[in-house]
Amino acid sequence: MTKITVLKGDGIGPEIMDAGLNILSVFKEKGLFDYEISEELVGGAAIDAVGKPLPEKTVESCQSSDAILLGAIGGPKWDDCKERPEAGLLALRKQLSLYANIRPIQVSEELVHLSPIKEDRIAGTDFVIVRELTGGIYFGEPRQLNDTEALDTCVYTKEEIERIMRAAFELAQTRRKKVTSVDKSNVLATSKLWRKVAEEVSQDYPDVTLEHQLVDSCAMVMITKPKEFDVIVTENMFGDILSDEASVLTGSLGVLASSSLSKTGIHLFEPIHGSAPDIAGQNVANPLSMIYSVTMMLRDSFKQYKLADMVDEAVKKVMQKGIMTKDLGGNYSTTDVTKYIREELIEIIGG
Ligand SMILES: NC(=O)c1ccc[n+]([C@@H]2O[C@H](COP(=O)([O-])OP(=O)(O)OC[C@H]3O[C@@H](n4cnc5c(N)ncnc54)[C@H](O)[C@@H]3O)[C@@H](O)[C@H]2O)c1
Ligand SMILES: CC(C)[C@H](C(=O)O)[C@@H](O)C(=O)O
Ligand SMILES: [Mg+2]
Repeated sequence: MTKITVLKGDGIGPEIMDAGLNILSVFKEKGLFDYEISEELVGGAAIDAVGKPLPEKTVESCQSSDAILLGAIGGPKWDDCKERPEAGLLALRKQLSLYANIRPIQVSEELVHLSPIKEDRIAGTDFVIVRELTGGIYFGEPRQLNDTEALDTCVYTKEEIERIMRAAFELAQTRRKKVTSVDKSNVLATSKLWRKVAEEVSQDYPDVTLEHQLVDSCAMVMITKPKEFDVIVTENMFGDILSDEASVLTGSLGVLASSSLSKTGIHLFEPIHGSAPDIAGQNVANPLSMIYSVTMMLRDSFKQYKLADMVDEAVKKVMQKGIMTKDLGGNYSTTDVTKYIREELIEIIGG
C-alpha cells in the first residue's frame, strides 16, 4: 500500500493540510488512487508534544514512506526555544537529502489582475525556481552567536553544485530549454565556484542555453520582465528570498507549492509559505498552496498525471467563478473554497 507521511505542523499548516487531504481523498473514494496516511509531528507541534522539533519517529515514518506532505512550521510561540521549529524542517531536509527544491511560478489567467504588477508585464509568466536545499549558509559550520559577535559560514562543494545544476538542466530540457544560474560571483567565493560548475555542467546539455545573472539584478528583472525566465537555478538562501518575491507576480504567496526532491525517491511536498500566524485559526488561509502541493506529489512521486490535471481543472473552474480566499480579494473561507473544488473534481471525474 502506498504510504504518505503527513506533517501538518503549526499555524495554518493543519488547516491547509486538511484541505489538501480532503481533495486527495476524492480519488480514494472513487477507487482511482489508494494510499494510507501516517500522521507525524514536526516543528512547534513536536516541541509541545515531545520537546524537540524533529522526533526520531517522524524521520522513521518519512523514511518508510512513498511521499511526504508538509503543511508549515513555526510561530512566535516558539521564537525563544533553544531549538526552534525551523530547525526541525532544516534537519528533515538534510536527513532525507531533499536537495532539489522545485518552485513553479505561473501567472494564471484567473489571477493575473490580482498582482500589483502591470498585467502586460506578467501575463503568461511561467518559470521554475530550482533552489538548492541542503547546503549553503543554512548548514555551514562553524556558526556562533554571542553578545558581541555572530558567525555564519557559507560552504558549497563542487558535488553539491553539480547535482543541483543537473536537476535544473534536465528540467529545462522538458521546458523552453533555458537555464538562468543566479549567483553573486562578483563578491562571493561560493558563487565563483557556482558559476564555474554551471559552465562545466552545461557542456553536457548542448540543447539548453545557459545564462548567468547576479542575484541583485535578478530580483529586479523578476518584477520588470519575468517572462524572460524559464528555469532559474540558485543556491539555498537566494532561492528562499527570490521565491517569496516571485509570489508577488502570482497574486498571493498562498498559491505557491513546491516539491523537494531526493535521489532516494522519497520526496517532500510543501507550500513555499510559512505558518502565517497572523491568520491562523481563522479559516481564511488560501488552501491552493497545499492543494497544488498534492498535485505536485501526484505527478512527481506517483506519476498520476491525469489525476493531477483533474485537480488543476477543478481549481481553475472554481477560480473562474470568483470563489477565492481573502488574500486573493475574495470572501470565501478555506473550507468553502475546498468544498467547491471537491465538488468540481467529483463532477470532472464523473463526466
Ligand atoms: N516551510 C515552512 O514551513 C515555512 C516557510 C516560511 C516561513 N515559515 C515560518 O512561518 C512563520 C511565519 O513567517 P512569516 O510570517 O514571515 O511568513 P508566512 O509565509 O507565514 O506569511 C507571510 C504572509 O503571507 C500570508 N500567507 C502565507 N500563506 C498564506 C496562505 N496560504 N493564505 C493566505 N495568506 C497566506 C500570511 O498571512 C502573511 O501575511 C515563521 O516562524 C517562519 O519561520 C515556515
Ligand atoms: C522556515 C524556513 C527555514 C524555510 C527556509 O528558509 O527554507 C522557509 O522560509 C521556506 O522557504 O521553506
Ligand atoms: Mg522561505
